[in-house]
Amino acid sequence: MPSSEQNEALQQAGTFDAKVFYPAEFPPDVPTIALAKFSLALLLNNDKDEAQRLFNTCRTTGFFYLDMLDHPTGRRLWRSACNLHQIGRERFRDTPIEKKMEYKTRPGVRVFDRGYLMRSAYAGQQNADLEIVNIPQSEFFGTKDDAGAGLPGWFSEEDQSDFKTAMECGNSVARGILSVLEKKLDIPRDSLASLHSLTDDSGDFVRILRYGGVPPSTVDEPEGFPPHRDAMSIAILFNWLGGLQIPSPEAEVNGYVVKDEDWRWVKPEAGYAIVNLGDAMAIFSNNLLKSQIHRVVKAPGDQRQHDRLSIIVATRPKNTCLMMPFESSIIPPNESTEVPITSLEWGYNVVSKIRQRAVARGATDLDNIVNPGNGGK
Ligand SMILES: O=C(O)CCC(=O)C(=O)O
Ligand SMILES: [Fe+2]
Repeated sequence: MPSSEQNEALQQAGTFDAKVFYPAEFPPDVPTIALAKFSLALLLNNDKDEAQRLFNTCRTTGFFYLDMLDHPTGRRLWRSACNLHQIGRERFRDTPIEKKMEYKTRPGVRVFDRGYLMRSAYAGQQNADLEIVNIPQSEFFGTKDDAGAGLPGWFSEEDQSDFKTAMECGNSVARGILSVLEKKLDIPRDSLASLHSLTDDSGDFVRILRYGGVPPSTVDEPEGFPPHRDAMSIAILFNWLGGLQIPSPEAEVNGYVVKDEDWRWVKPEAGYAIVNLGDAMAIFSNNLLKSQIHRVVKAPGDQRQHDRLSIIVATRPKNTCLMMPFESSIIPPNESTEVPITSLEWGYNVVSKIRQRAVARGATDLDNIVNPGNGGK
């Protein structure tokens, strides 16, 4: 049974069947991480204490809950996320795989900001264990010089307004967070936020993910999403079922390796987004701000058998931005002698590395298929 908070939060978003979003309870007996909660209204109203708490969290955990229901922009974003959850569920289910596969990634130049990707749990299987669709910012905003080849036809005209609203409101929330961080980093007003304008060409995107539910008895299943850090500035994530994990504060993290017992579940909170900083923020702040590693595994307990939908609104620096630390009284001096690259080149490098790691794991074609033919390991 969905809880009263879950029912109320969903009612703010529209008329939905709460059991579809919350088909089973998050189990009380798995180790979770107590992420700090922030008020969007207080952050956007320049509340000093909220700003200080946010800065502390961004320096240590790099992940936090953000209340969507206490500000009109947050409410619009929550509503579009709930709509996209429903749209994603239906369009993934109703569209033949061949049709979905026609929506390709852009060859080599972006970090998965466009296209459909799928993975089957076992070699030769046709049904998707994980499917992802990325819709780029350039379809709706930007100069359009940069536009892709249009949205896939399996989305309707009406669906487009939810993608657009999510991008618009997500960008405004992300820029609000960046403005708070600018002050705390002692860098000029608007220096960070202006690199993330909605209308400049960038690798921003909205992503819908579906992780297939599995019968409780199934043990030999691939992980949802291997450990990674986000190649973004800010990720605004919406989850209704568990599965996302980050390391405990005491955990030892070596590259992408974290001991199994050190992962902690991030419990979804109705009406809240889960926000995290990506690698771009670590670069701009010379590692003062934390781009936290995270992974996704099958949902816990009774939630495991249900499909898990996630929505991400990703904000990235504009394509021409130079990826280097700002100078300030707070940011450690930049000792690198390398010539800084642009956000576009940085994205290209990130994609190449992801490809190399995926190929090392046995994937053969990342344009559409994440990890075929090796049981997903
Ligand atoms: O599905 C999730 O909860 C997170 C997915 C994620 O981390 C990503 O797409 O970068
Ligand atoms: Fe991520």
